[in-house]
Amino acid sequence: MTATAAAARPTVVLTDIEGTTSAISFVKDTLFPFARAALEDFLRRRGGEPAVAEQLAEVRRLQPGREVAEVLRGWMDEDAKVTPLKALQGMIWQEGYAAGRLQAHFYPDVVPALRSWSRSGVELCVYSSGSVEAQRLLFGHSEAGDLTPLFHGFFDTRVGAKRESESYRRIAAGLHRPAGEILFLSDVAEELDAAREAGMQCCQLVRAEDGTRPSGRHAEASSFPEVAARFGLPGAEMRNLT
Ligand SMILES: CSCCC(=O)C(=O)COP(=O)(O)O
Ligand SMILES: [Mg+2]
Repeated sequence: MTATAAAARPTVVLTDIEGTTSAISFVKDTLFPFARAALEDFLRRRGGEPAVAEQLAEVRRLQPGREVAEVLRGWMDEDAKVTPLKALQGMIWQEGYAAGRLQAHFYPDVVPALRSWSRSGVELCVYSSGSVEAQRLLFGHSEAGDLTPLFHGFFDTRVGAKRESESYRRIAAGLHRPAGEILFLSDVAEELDAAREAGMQCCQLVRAEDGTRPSGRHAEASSFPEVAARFGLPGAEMRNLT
């Protein structure tokens, strides 16, 4: 029997948001309803701005002959990860953060671990269905302040869908790193399957608060310090503090 070589310590951590850094309930019960409630007023006020009009044109291209707001509401109902919807939601959230009506949620173990990984030279990146602009807003509005300087890269559905391995190959190529040096963190097994197919190391976040079911197909952790312990990253000692 040949021994399997142990995976090298990751040089990049690529993290999902919903169910991984932040509660699913924050996204589903705060962010999504905020965007839904503000949609029509937002379209009336800002629909003529070039950046908004560009996304509305993309909605019409994908769903010709239908009323734009109706299409967007339908996608919201399905939680469809469609790029123009995600871009428009991000623009609506921007107003909410700017008005102090939104503040991002992070699990308490996340920020100390991100700081510790960043300090030790690990490159931090995000891959979420939320637009890059929405990701920057979220990490820019934590209770601990602006976390965006900790991050090296942000990726959204413009690199492809999260359940397709090609998306992870594009991310690795964009970072100029072998996929095997990248650790992808997500609560969704199908996303982890795709990342593993592309050669990334993977860990499923199984957060009790989110009711995540362990898939049994990937390494598992219930917090970021537990991820640290499994993958040789700093911050494992914080397991006892959170
Ligand atoms: C930038 S936070 C909003 C996340 C979002 O819009 C979403 O659809 C959740 O996507 P994820 O890929 O983080 O599960
Ligand atoms: Mg997720």
